[in-house]
Amino acid sequence: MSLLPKTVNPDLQKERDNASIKAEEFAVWWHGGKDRLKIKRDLELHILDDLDEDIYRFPNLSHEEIYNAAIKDFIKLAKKIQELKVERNYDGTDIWPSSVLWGAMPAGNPLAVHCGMVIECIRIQGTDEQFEKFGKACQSFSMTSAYAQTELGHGTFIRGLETRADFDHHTDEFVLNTPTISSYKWWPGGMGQSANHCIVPANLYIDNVCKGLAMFVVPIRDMETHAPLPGVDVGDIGKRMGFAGVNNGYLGLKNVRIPRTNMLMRHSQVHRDGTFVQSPVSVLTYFTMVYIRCLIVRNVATQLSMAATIATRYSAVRRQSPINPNEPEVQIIDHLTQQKKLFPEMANSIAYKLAFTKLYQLYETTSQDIKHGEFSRLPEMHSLSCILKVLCTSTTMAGVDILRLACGGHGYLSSSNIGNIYLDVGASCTYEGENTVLLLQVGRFLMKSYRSALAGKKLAPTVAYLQNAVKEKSLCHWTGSWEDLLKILQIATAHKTHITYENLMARLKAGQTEAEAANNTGIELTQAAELHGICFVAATFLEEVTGPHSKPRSPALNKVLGNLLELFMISTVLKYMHEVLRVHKLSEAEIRSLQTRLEDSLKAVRPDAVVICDGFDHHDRNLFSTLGSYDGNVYERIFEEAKRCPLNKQPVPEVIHTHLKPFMKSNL
Ligand SMILES: CCCCCCCCCCCCCCCCCC(=O)SCCNC(=O)CCNC(=O)[C@H](O)C(C)(C)COP(=O)(O)OP(=O)(O)OC[C@H]1O[C@@H](n2cnc3c(N)ncnc32)[C@H](O)[C@@H]1OP(=O)(O)O
Ligand SMILES: Cc1cc2nc3c(=O)[nH]c(=O)nc-3n(C[C@H](O)[C@H](O)[C@H](O)COP(=O)(O)OP(=O)(O)OC[C@H]3O[C@@H](n4cnc5c(N)ncnc54)[C@H](O)[C@@H]3O)c2cc1C
Repeated sequence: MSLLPKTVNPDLQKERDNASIKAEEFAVWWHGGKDRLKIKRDLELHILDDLDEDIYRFPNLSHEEIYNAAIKDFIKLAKKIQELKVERNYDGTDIWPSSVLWGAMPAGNPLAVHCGMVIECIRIQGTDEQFEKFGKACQSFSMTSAYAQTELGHGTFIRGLETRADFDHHTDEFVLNTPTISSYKWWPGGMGQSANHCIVPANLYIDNVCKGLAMFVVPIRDMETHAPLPGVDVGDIGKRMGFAGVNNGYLGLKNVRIPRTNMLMRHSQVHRDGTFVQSPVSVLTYFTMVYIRCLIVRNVATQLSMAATIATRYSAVRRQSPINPNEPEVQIIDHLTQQKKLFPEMANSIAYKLAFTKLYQLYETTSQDIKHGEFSRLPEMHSLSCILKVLCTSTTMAGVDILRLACGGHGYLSSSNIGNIYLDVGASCTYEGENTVLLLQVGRFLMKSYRSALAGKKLAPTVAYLQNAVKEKSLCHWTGSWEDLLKILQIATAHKTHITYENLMARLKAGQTEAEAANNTGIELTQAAELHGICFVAATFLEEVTGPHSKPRSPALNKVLGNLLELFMISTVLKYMHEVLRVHKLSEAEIRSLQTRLEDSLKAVRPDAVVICDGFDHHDRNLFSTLGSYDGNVYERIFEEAKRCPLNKQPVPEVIHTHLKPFMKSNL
């Protein structure tokens, strides 16, 4: 019998009753309007409400059982999406990689890469005819696929990939081979057992001359029997830290033949006579990665808001330690240090979501440009998607762990679901470009931009601030306004960029090659890149709160968003104070006033913390957390989960009779 009360925990209810805004108002803003919120909720209702709760208890299953369950869950979900005929998420992005579906696939989706990446890859890299043939087959699931780029020996250094595709003039085919153990494809999601095709990036050879990387649609399993095709060695790579149901796989290819027309040929082509037509811009092959990096930003912003919701609701329900010795124990959310764990992460998730919206607009514009043969925005797009992917994943990983710690011992329970979120976010620091490597790409872009700034050339919009900062070495007058806080971060970034540039130049002057000098300047390049990302996020948040968007919002909501912005700005400037002090000598009194503002901003957010999290509008089944449910009945849920633990099914497990008792007896 369920122990769960039908009522909401009174402490949580009190928080909702006493807040300065209604959660609904925040939810409408967060989701971009009433209509969009309705689309999201209707979807969730259709997808999540009738699910069997046992699917959330996958940690109790074996690797194989989890995979079997994940496939079955995926099919249920796919059928629902097909019935609904929805293609787009509420925010206009593709439906499949969206968080609305996460609750239906708690162990991960063995066809996530198929749905979220391959279809877009075929759209970006393939011709319209190829999309008609392969893309549509993927959309209808008559073909299942994986994106098989990474190899056992190379993930980061794509130019080092060893898989080769040789053009055979006689048969009009490509012959694919992974000639060494290190060239085996390794890691692709869904490739183990789920996919019957792969997108294989490989080096294209014509008459034994390498033409660079191209992408090939390679059938790997029989369409009828699903058995591996001749020359194909495929399987699951074994248990990962997380991603339990995602079926990451390995793939070896030995003389596997595919028709010439299976090379994705939107940007570069091989004709029947073997003529090779080069892509107008070689890095277009990397554009699918740009798309996924953008989506990762949105995903981790959502995951951070989920962890913040769990920890904040729990902190409102849990009472421990009085503040004044003779008074009752307080809700732990009233301890100031607890607020310092919770609220900055809440503000970060908002900042990252806003940054995503801007990033995605740039992505859409750049995609349109590419269609019209215009590529000038690519370097900025690449750099921005890299830095936001890195900044948001790495700080979210750290933030989710802070939120886990904020839940004390119970945060460590698998049923809190924070561990699962942490492992998912942790993977995103590595996949789609390892974070340090992407920081170095951004550092390289900053060096180029700085050189242009010195030469007085026009810079791309997102680095335009470097131009002023080249001249303006410090703030003339410090008022401590939000605008000042942003300005000081920008000047600090420009300074960091400047000294990194100088150190790079000095190394070149001393005779180091460009590559050696870049390697030896790597630490500063990554630091400058991180600061650049912070500036973009801070500028976007500031614009949302103070710009024209604030006009239609109620004063109460604007106040709440202002409190969150204040917290974000102050926390950020304090975090990077060592860089700020290099460009502006803040006095002791000015630094003290920032500390006071930090404390005040925590107190200002406090009354609305629960409703802000309610406004993130996470369905209980998406959170699936004993600590974070809407009703706040935490202890009852923890208790019920413990009772469900498979070990508790029998009073004395078999192993006690077979091993422990005899051992104990032998020691009598
Ligand atoms: C169920 C889970 C749910 C989670 C949800 C996640 C989201 C939803 C999506 C669906 C589910 C997905 C699940 C996870 C999927 C993971 C899939 C993977 O990891 S797939 C595997 C992912 N693997 C990786 O991400 C590998 C990472 N490695 C790389 O990207 C590259 O090798 C490199 C960039 C590091 C270097 O490349 P290299 O060729 O050595 O280049 P150089 O350095 O010599 O620079 C030359 C010039 O090129 C320029 N440029 C470079 N890139 C771009 C670009 N994209 N554009 C434009 N330009 C670019 C660069 O700026 C430079 O310009 P310039 O200065 O000369 O003007
Ligand atoms: C959960 C998960 C899912 C994945 N899914 C897919 C998929 O669907 N398809 C696919 O193709 N791949 C997939 N991958 C692979 C993933 O894209 C790669 O692991 C990732 O790109 C990192 O490459 P790597 O493993 O070669 O790391 P490495 O590059 O070997 O990184 C190891 C260390 O070396 C450092 N390093 C490497 N190069 C440099 C450099 N130039 N400068 C400074 N430091 C450097 C890194 O910073 C890091 O600290 C997945 C990985 C994971 C974990």
